[in-house]
Amino acid sequence: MAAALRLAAVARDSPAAASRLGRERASLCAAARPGGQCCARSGLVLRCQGGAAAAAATLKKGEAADGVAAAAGFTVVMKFGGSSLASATRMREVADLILSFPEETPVVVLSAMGKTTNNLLLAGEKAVSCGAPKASEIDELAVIKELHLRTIDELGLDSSIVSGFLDELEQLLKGVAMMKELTLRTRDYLVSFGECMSTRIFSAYLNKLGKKARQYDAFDLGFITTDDFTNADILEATYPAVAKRLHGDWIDDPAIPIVTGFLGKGWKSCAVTTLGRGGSDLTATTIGKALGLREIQVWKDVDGVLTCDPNIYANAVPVPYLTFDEAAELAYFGAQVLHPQSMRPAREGGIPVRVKNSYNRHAPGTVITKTRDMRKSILTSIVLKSNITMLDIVSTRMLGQYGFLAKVFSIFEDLGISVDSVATSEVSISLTLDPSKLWSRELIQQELDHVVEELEKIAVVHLLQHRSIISLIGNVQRSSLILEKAFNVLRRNGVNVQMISQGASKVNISLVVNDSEAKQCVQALHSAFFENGFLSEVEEADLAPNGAPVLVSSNGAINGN
Ligand SMILES: Nc1ncnc2c1ncn2[C@@H]1O[C@H](COP(=O)(O)OP(=O)(O)O)[C@@H](O)[C@H]1O
Ligand SMILES: N[C@@H](CC(=O)OP(=O)(O)O)C(=O)O
Repeated sequence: MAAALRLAAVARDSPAAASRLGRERASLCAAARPGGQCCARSGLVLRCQGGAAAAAATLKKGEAADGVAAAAGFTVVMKFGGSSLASATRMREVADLILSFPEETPVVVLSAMGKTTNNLLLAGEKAVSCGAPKASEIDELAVIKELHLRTIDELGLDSSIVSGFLDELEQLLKGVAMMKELTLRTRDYLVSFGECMSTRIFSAYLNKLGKKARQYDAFDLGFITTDDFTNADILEATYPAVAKRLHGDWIDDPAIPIVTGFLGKGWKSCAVTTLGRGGSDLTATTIGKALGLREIQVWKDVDGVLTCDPNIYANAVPVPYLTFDEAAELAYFGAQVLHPQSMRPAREGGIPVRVKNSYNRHAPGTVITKTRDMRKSILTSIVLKSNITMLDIVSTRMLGQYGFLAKVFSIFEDLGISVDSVATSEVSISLTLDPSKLWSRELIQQELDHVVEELEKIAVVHLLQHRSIISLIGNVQRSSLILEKAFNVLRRNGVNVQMISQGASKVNISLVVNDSEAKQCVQALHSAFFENGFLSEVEEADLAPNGAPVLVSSNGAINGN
């Protein structure tokens, strides 16, 4: 245990040192984990036996990961989200889909069934104020029970697979009701029931079909995270720990791993953590990197990443190819389809991510890789993030230019508030604030008032709420063309842009407009860029007279070929 915690501590501060220490500890840890079981679920805290972090690692990063995948025969990760697992029928279809790839040996990552995570959160919120005697009667608890028991029944499985969880869930809600509080730590424990149940049901079903499967809770498998409940970060020690465990179990007794998405274990608290909403995508890419797999597949309810959110505009169409940078930017700026951090492990491991539709398995989907041919690329996707707050901060010139910028950003750092987009001049800064502070909680009025109060010590501040960021994800080497077209569209629609920011990422131009105009802007921009032959017209115009493509070099210079 001491070894575990020491390694976890080092892992946070210095992943490289942790990896070194992990190798030194390998034999010790192996001895400390009888039966290879590193942790057991025990109420809110997971007991550490030898420590998942410590266990980390006999294996050298990268090279070992490849060896592990090859030895164990794993080829792909297949992640299925809640929308793919909404009912017994859907579970059958997902099982059928997995079995339709007999040439693959997948690691399967699952989210909670359908809307279970939302229902668990709502049940928790209600429990805070309903009083202990009423906790058993919370509607969402009934919905969760009914869904899971019906699914078990329809799949012909034994209700004991989930009955213990459902009883414990009810007890937990009673506990919340008695305490009249729902801490972030308890919230994470509460929502973990969703993934814990879906994976157990699915694993039992595959076994019933004669396909040997083994269920894993990510917090027992080696997912070590920071203790930032509701929005934890995965620590480096996770990779070798996960690889070692999956590899070892496969060698002992081959079975398809069915892993809970979204969950981890806090390195200090040893409690269940979650990776932020939609975090199962990150679980999948982490496993992909840990095992050095050929491909990471994330199966959704749409035909891939689309040119815009289909809920905003039904004419959205799939984007066939994206780079990791484009996908990360798209996710960060609000496209719900991918978790904002999920591209990092895939990029680091150089593993392609394929976004596919579990309802339409033959659609090609979107392939996300490190690089792609950008010669013809102009605009890839339009993303909308609504309800953001914008601040206009004009220096009172009490500080010099450098001092001013530094002071402004140190205020945000001290208050733990993340900034999305920034535009600066010598004495003024316009910036937008992430309303959900990276998914975890709403930025409340009190916090905003506090920011303004601090900033007013050095500047005149205007707080502008109910704004939206429209992000144009594309080839910023063609920014003049994109902006010319975009501003034409916006002018025709009578929309004034209140801030514009072209990030160093080279894939994103952000425009801030009023919330009330935002959806209409996205629709108009989508029509202009994607539906009127504009992109193909530009492509044709870009062809040199002899028909050879014009090459755009990395510094943006255009060379005829
Ligand atoms: N640009 C986009 N491309 C595809 N889907 C998007 C986009 N923006 C938002 N979405 C939404 O994301 C949903 C898929 O993501 P998500 O619900 O997290 O899937 P899952 O639960 O299966 O992992 C789609 O149903 C769609 O409504
Ligand atoms: N169940 C979690 C984690 C997740 O990734 O879900 P999904 O894959 O359905 O977006 C959530 O709803 O946030």
